[in-house]
Amino acid sequence: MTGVAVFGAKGRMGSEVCRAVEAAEGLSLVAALDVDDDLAAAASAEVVVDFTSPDAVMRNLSWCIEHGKHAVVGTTGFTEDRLDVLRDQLAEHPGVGVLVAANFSIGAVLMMHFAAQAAAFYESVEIIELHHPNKVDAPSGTAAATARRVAAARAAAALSAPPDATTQELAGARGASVEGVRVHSVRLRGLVAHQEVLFGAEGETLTIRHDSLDRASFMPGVIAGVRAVGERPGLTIGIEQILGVG
Ligand SMILES: NC(=O)C1=CN([C@@H]2O[C@H](COP(=O)(O)OP(=O)(O)OC[C@H]3O[C@@H](n4cnc5c(N)ncnc54)[C@H](OP(=O)(O)O)[C@@H]3O)[C@@H](O)[C@H]2O)C=CC1
Ligand SMILES: O=C(O)C1=N[C@H](C(=O)O)C[C@H](O)C1
Repeated sequence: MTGVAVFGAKGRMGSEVCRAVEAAEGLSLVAALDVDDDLAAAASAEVVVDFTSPDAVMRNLSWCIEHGKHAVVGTTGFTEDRLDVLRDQLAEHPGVGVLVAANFSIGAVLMMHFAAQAAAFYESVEIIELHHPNKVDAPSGTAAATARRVAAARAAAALSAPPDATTQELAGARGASVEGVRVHSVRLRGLVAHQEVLFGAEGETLTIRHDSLDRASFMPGVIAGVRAVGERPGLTIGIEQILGVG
């Protein structure tokens, strides 16, 4: 049995993860912790799953790494600087694995993969991400990750900036620029997690869309991550390799 602790256990994702861990063969939920709980209650866990908040996650991960716990992290808000901090901490604890993934749903992983493949072929690209209105971060981690991958593919194909004649703009009307890719964030009651990547060339467009209609969509990826993280010391970004995508 692999002992699993969940941080953020009372949240929308954490509560679903607790149920998924309890239902998974070979996994045992040994701690379900939320804000203000003592992390020491996770002492018997082999793997910690963190779905908390961008403000809390780095402190939680420091505790995990120092205490030799592998971690599966869905919390968003990761920058390159934050990932470098994790790499440095992990270098001092070589047996520990941390998996950080902006999105654990198979469809979102495929959407990002297909977008990276398409990126070299289109002059124009923009991303629209749409989420429930309780989400605290914008743009979403998935949109930021997609934009970075699209930007890398465009750079490799020597594409210049997408055409855009805008010279007069109400602040925010053209969205945020993530490495030169425009990202627009919609927050709407009734939504869960959705994203469109729009590509355009002369006379045609291509839209790649993914919808998470229920948080159950993230659970197979989280459980696969829990099972795999102990065999992957150091930092793993995304679940592509674990799922065999790409
Ligand atoms: N990678 C993926 O596939 C997905 C990632 N996410 C990300 O997961 C994160 C959580 O999302 P969601 O579940 O919707 O958010 P919620 O706000 O519903 O849940 C977060 C929970 O964590 C608690 N919390 C805050 N700080 C701590 C702490 N230091 N220790 C333990 N618990 C803490 C919160 O308590 P309180 O409310 O009292 O502050 C809350 O109960 C977000 O960053 C989101 O973007 C979401 C969906 C999928
Ligand atoms: O907060 C959410 O709900 C989600 N957050 C992640 C993100 O920011 O990309 C993943 C998914 O979009 C749901």
